[in-house]
Amino acid sequence: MIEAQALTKSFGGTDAVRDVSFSVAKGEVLGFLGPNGAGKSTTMKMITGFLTPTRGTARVCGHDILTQTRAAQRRLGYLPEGAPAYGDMTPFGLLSFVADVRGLKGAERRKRIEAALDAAQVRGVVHQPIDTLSKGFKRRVGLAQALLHDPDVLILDEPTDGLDPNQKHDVRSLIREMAPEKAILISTHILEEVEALCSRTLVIARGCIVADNTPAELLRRDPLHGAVILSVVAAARSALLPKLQLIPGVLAVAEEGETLVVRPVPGREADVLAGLTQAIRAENWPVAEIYQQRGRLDVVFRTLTTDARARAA
Ligand SMILES: Nc1ncnc2c1ncn2[C@@H]1O[C@H](COP(=O)(O)OP(=O)(O)OP(=O)(O)O)[C@@H](O)[C@H]1O
Repeated sequence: MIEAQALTKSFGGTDAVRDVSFSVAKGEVLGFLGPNGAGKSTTMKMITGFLTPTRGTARVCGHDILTQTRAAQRRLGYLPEGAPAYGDMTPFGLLSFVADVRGLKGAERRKRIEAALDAAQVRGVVHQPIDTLSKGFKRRVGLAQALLHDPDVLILDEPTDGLDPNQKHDVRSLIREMAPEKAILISTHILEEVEALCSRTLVIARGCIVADNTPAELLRRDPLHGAVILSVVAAARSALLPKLQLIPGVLAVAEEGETLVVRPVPGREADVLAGLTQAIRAENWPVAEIYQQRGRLDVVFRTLTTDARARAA
C-alpha cells in the first residue's frame, strides 16, 4: 500500500535522502528509526506529496504521488512533524475545515468528525482554541486530523512525541487497533515503541537505509543476544568458570562484576539455557539469579547508525 521507489532528496547539492526504497503492506506497522537529521521526515514528506523528490517516486495504494497526487492523497492520512495546526481554530473547527477539504458531506461528515474526536480522545477540549492546548492535546488534534477520512494509509511523524506515558499508551493502543486494516508508517525516537508497536523496522542513517528487519531480527544483531547472565557469589565464581565452558553450545564465558556472562554459539541460545539450568539443579551451583538477554535495541541502533557515520566520514 506504500511503495517508496529510490526516493532521493537533495538540498543545496547535498543528499538528505538517498535511494530509499521500501514497501509497506496492509496490516503492517513500519517503524522508521534514525538519529536526528537522518532523513525520516524528508522521506515522509516525499511519500505524502508535500515535497517533490529530486529523484525517485512513491506510490500510495497504487497511485503515483507525482503524477496521480490527488488520488494518492485521498488514500492517506498524514500527521506532520510537530503536528502543525491553525492555532486560532478549535479542534472541532479544524476537523470541520479538514472534512470540507476532504469533501466529506452530510451524515458521513458528522460521523467521521465524531469518530476522529473519540479515537484521538480530544472530546474534553473540543471548543478550546488550539493555541491554548497543551503539547499533548495539540498532537492528539493532529492525529484526529490524520484519521478523519479513515484512510487506508497512515504516515505519522513522531505520533507520541510530547505525550505523557498514559497518552503514549493510548495512542499506541489506537495504532495497534487500526493496524489490521491499514498500512502504517511511523517515525519515532522511542526504541521501546518499536518493540511495542512495529511489525518491521527501517533504520535510516545519513539518508540511507541501513536495516530493514523485524524488531526481533534487529535484537539478534546485539552481540549479547541470547547471552545467559548468572549472579554467583564471588567465592564460587572462579570454580564455575571452567565448568560453564563445557556446557554444549557455549561460545565464551566472561566474568563481569558480580556476574558470569555465558555467550552461546549463534542458533544455540535455547540449548545453552537448558544445559545451564539442568547443571545448576543437578550440581546445586550457588546461583542467585539467572536470566537470558534478548538483546538491546539501543545497542543495535548505535552500532548501525554510528557504523554508517564512520563509513560516510
Ligand atoms: N528544507 C530544507 N532545506 C535544507 N535542508 C533541509 C530541509 N529539510 C531538511 N533538511 C535537512 O535534511 C536532513 C534530513 O532532515 P529530516 O528532517 O528529514 O531528518 P529527521 O530524520 O526527520 O530528523 P529528526 O529526527 O531530527 O526529526 C537534515 O540534515 C536537515 O537539516
